[in-house]
Amino acid sequence: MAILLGSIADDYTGASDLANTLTKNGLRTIQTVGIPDAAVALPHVDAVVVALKIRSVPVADAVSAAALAHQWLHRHGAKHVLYKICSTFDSTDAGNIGPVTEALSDITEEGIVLVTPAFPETGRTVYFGHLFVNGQPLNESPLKDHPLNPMHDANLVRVMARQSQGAVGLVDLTTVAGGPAAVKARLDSLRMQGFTTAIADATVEHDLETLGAVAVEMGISTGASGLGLGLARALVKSGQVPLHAGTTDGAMRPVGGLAAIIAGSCSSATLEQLEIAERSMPVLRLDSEKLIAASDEIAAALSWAGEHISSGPVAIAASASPETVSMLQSRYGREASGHAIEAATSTIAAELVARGVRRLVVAGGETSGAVVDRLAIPAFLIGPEIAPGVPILRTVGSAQGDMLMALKSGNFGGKDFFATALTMMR
Ligand SMILES: Nc1ncnc2c1ncn2[C@@H]1O[C@H](COP(=O)(O)OP(=O)(O)OP(=O)(O)O)[C@@H](O)[C@H]1O
Ligand SMILES: O=C(O)[C@@H](O)C(=O)CO
Repeated sequence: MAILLGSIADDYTGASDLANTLTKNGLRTIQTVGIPDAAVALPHVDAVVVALKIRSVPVADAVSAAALAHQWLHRHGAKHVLYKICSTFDSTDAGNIGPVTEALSDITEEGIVLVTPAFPETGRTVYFGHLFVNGQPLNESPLKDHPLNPMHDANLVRVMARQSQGAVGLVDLTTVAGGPAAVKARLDSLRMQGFTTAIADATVEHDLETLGAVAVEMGISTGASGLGLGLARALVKSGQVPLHAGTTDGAMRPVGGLAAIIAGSCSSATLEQLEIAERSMPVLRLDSEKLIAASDEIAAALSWAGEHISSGPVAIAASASPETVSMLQSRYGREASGHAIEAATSTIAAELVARGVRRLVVAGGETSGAVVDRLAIPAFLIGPEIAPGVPILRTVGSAQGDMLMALKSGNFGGKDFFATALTMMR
């Protein structure tokens, strides 16, 4: 299998977001969970998105996992590799966006790497290096309360500099408006001055087409789905790959079985979506303190699901308000409480699948990672889009047989996301 474009995604929902964008923009794409096992038969594709779980792990682990994924992608023909990060730049001052970008740059001897999380379709824009989320500066948006990576600085040049060894420059919007030649000249000038990464402004898709046209000529780039759009369109425009319309063949064949939602995201979008879901389906709110204390909360949730699921989809949520989350974190620690809840939600998901669930929606990046790992799913075909950034996925090579899934990034999807997703998965 020779591919043109590779991506290393720092979480699983982000990977499906990017795979959706690449598919929509003409590339046949598959999402693998980690480096694919040679035994798993993958279809012929133009792009492979390797989903890793390296957003909130120690820097050294993130760097070595990304380097191995890069090696695999390069060996399979990828001329360009996009390191897919979150469109809200989720990370801490200790990493991992800076260190992974620098490590990949060293491997490809890039000199300078273009970085932008802009994704205008979901309201993420970058202006003078500052990230806005639906018009609010990042540090005033709901991301300031993120359970794992609270974001307190909208100036990405500063954020990236705190995570990087090298100097971080800016490609501002006026330069981007000047087209690919102006961006290339700016990158050359920054490189000569010793900068090793550059945050690029982008507020509309045309800016990302410009950035994609420049990035595709380089070995690596760092960004969110917006940059993926730019790269895909550049590849199609250059004639390197014919435009493939639509989703992967066979991705939507019915799978039958029961349907469920598991939510571990505490984003304001997910909290609102759960409230709306409560009007049309049974929703169980887990007691997070009991989950952490390892009492019988999991067994109680499964028994509740058993009572309702044969009549229609059910939702089970650990999601809680920022106040509840911070209370729990101050008592048990940020990472410990997050991991304990991920372990519990993924156990519940696996038990539901063992009881016949074949259509499963998961809300939250870390939560999705825990669930997909628990189910040991090797790869996904990309189906139609439910909402910007969230496609329907069809499992490939999973022991449970084929399932339809959706992995929703915390902040994505409209108010009625859950009902829409389940209707499309029928
Ligand atoms: N009630 C709770 N109290 C404390 N932490 C919780 C609670 N419920 C869920 N969590 C944890 O909060 C974290 C939510 O992160 P997750 O990545 O799943 O969602 P998200 O951040 O909204 O999504 P994304 O990363 O896609 O934006 C997980 O580690 C989850 O286990
Ligand atoms: O880029 C985004 O916002 C998402 O794909 C994501 O990575 C959230 O986890």
